[in-house]
Amino acid sequence: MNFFQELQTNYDIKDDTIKIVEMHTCGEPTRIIVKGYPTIKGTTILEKRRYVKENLDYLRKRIIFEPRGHKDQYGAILIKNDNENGDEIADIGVLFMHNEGYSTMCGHAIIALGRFLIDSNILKFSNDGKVRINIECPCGIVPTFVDTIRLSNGRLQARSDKDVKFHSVPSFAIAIDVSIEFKERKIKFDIAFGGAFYIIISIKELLPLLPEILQENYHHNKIMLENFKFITELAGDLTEKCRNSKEFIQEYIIHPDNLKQDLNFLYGTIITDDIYNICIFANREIDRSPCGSGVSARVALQYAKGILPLNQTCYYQSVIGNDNNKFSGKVIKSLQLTKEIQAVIVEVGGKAYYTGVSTLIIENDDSFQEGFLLPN
Ligand SMILES: O=C(O)[C@H]1NCC[C@@H]1O
Repeated sequence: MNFFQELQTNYDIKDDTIKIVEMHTCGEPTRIIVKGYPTIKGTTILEKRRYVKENLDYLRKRIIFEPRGHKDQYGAILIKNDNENGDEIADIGVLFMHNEGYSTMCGHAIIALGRFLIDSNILKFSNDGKVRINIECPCGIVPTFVDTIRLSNGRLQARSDKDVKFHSVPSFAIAIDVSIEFKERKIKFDIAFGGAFYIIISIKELLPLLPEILQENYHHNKIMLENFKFITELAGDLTEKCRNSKEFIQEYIIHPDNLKQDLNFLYGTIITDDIYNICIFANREIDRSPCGSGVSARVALQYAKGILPLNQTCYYQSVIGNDNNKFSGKVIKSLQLTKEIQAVIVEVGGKAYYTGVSTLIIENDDSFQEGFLLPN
């Protein structure tokens, strides 16, 4: 019996247990919730996202916060989806959650879900080989491509040795070379959208803000991971400063689609050098993966700057920084989103692995039912 079959067997301890398949994508966790959510009301995915925010946030806290989770935990809630979005029909929908709330896009979770949705047999596919799954995310439909094989018992299995790939929603540069005062210095960065809004800043802009002793450890503006705590802290401070500026948000963090105003928030900051894409998002959560939506945003930005041509693949690493920790990214299509905005579709690829199956228990007399987070 494999663990998906085990999931069907009854090992409930209490009614409000939550069942989870645990995966990681380049080290970044995704808790895929397979049982424990009541019906999520709403017609559109953005309505459903609002519904969980307003009515079911206690569940996010149980799943993400300590003692059942941790500050850097991440979750995906699958939702049956029969809505049409433009011309395309979604096979399934997903809401993403983290230590601060609900994001609008998450590439690392999509890569994990690609495998999971094949292996779990939740969706039925008649073909094998490359299977396309249309996953509806709050930012739009994300076509996801999984290499599969058909087993002798007829079941479809995702190939763990092949990258899962997805096509981003239209991604674009918002502003290049924005200059602000930060910790008594002028710094410059770019802003881009890849399903969520990011500040994208080169490590060389942050170097002068590091203690002198740490500056000596940097060579050629490359990120040295021994000191990542300092740079991630700076990234968190920068996000916070910009989020707190009404003018900044009103000027830069506006999606052109009026129906997508729920997307208008600054999700995080990405620190870059040639290969690193270090993303600090939500409440100073540190992405262990190179960040799929961040790669979409960065690739769109590089294309807008004329650094990256159509169809050229780049590879990005995360804070963990080893060779098995890469996402690929390439522009596969350029499109005019509005009169002013030239956008691109970015193909992002990476691998995800299973790490476990969990049953979370919430006892009646546990005063930590909704968990806690230690302050930053
Ligand atoms: O891969 C991504 O897009 C995500 N990883 C954590 C933060 C982002 O949502």
